[in-house]
Amino acid sequence: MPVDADPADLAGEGDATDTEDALPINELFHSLQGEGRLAGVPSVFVRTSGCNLRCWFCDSYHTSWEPSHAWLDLDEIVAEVGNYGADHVVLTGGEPLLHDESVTLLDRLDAAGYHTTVETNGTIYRDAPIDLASVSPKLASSTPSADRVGGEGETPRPDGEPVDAAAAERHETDRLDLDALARLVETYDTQLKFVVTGPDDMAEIDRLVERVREAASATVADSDVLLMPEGTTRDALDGTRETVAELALDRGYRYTPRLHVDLWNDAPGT
Ligand SMILES: C[S@@+](CC[C@H](N)C(=O)[O-])C[C@H]1O[C@@H](n2cnc3c(N)ncnc32)[C@H](O)[C@@H]1O
Ligand SMILES: Nc1nc2[nH]cc(C(=O)O)c2c(=O)[nH]1
Ligand code: SF4
Ligand SMILES: [Mg+2]
Repeated sequence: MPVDADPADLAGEGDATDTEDALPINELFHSLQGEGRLAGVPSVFVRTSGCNLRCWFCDSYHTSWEPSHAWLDLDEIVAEVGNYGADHVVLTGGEPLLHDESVTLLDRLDAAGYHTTVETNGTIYRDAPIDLASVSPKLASSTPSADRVGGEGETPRPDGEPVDAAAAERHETDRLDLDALARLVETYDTQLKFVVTGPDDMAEIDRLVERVREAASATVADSDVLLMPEGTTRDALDGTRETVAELALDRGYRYTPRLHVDLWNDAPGT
């Protein structure tokens, strides 16, 4: 059973109030890695708040569209991670590489012997002890529009608010950074994990993989390119997973399930 630690509960344990040696944490929990080549591995998830992008489908909209968090000292985070007895830690967000302190946290986790995975949108490069860079570059189909607005319920927002045109424009401008992608691929053991909404995404994926291969001195094997069906619930995945699996088979890319959604649907802390 996944265990979750509510940041509201954790907040009372420390008095971190600024960004020095602290991170804005949205949630910290123990679960099975649900995505990518380590799917099924028991892991502690540390989810930072704040993101530079605004994907309409964001399954963690409380770190992007409607951010909430408690500031936790790195000491508190490392201690809480240790409580679960796992040897894999997944640093995610939001966008974890926005924060300088994520590097310090990764240094501390690495020194303590943990395997570290960083889930990142690939727009920011940082030098850190990262065992697996799980990079999920964002496609044109992630950009919010009048039809697809982010936040709870994804579309439309519960308050009926129209899409924030400035956020949509910023997302479209910032969603890809070839230099950052190339440096991540060159420096770290990397998987490129694309959220696929349907067959129309494939041309952009193929083109982007080629551009990364041209820009990076390291190889990107087809088996390091993962297609993940878009969907935050079992019902949604019922409508996408088979199509995406067939696209992977057809192209020779790898398919990744969303094991946590299959197991626990959209329950918090999983
Ligand atoms: C919430 S993001 C946090 C890390 C980073 N911001 C990123 O996008 O890679 C974690 C992972 O969930 C994926 N994701 C987010 N919403 C999704 C959805 N509706 N369906 C499938 N994958 C989704 C992201 O692409 C990423 O691989
Ligand atoms: N079980 C589980 N696996 C995951 N892999 C990546 C996740 C993420 O949100 O970054 C995630 C998540 O939220 N839960
Ligand atoms: S980049 Fe990641 S955290 Fe940010 S909005 Fe997109 S899926 Fe959500
Ligand atoms: Mg998730």
